Amino acid sequence: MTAPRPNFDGPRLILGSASPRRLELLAQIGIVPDQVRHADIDETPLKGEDARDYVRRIALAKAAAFDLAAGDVLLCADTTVAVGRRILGKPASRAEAGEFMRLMSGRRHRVLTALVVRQGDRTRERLVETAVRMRPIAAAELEAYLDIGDWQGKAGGYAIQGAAAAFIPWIQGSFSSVVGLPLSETAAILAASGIVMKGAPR
Ligand SMILES: Cc1cn([C@H]2C[C@H](O)[C@@H](COP(=O)(O)OP(=O)(O)OP(=O)(O)O)O2)c(=O)[nH]c1=O
Repeated sequence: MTAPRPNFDGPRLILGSASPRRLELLAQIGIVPDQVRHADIDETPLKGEDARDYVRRIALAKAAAFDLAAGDVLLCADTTVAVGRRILGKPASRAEAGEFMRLMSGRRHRVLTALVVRQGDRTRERLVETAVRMRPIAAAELEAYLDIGDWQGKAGGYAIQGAAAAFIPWIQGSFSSVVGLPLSETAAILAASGIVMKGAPR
């Protein structure tokens, strides 16, 4: 039985993500997945891999890791940070998070989110790029920030939706994409798969 859906119509939706942010962001636009599943995949970048190719490859790998029932729609995403040509994934330690933050301090970086929606044999993709500027961060405030622990599980080792917002005077692009799911593009790609918010044009 499908649970009542106050805000949207369409086939069963499976969110293939362990990220609590992605679930909350979907809820923000009134979409509650029928199921939340999680795939563990190797997120190591290939040698010399371009950040856009990387984030797409990882989102596609997440989407390929699930068996789907006929008609079901699967939504997966991957978010990564790129500073110049360097890809910053989720830091493995506080020390690595500090290294990432020092790299981003006083300069611009890009946050890339790849969206993949799978339905039967059909796969739809979007790539959303947002530019983020961090002001210079002093050594003592960086230590205080790392103490909060927000770096854990976050690409680049920071969360714009948390205290790191104090370091970010400017972004160009999609705020929700930086948090893990670009909502406008997500609504559009889901609509193309038949999951439509009530009242939205078809
Ligand atoms: C840059 C940034 C990233 N993030 C988060 C979004 C993603 O959850 C995470 C990047 O890791 P991802 O590998 O994209 O996602 P995940 O491991 O959390 O979940 P799953 O693979 O199961 O879908 O970083 C923030 O919450 N705030 C930010 O400002």
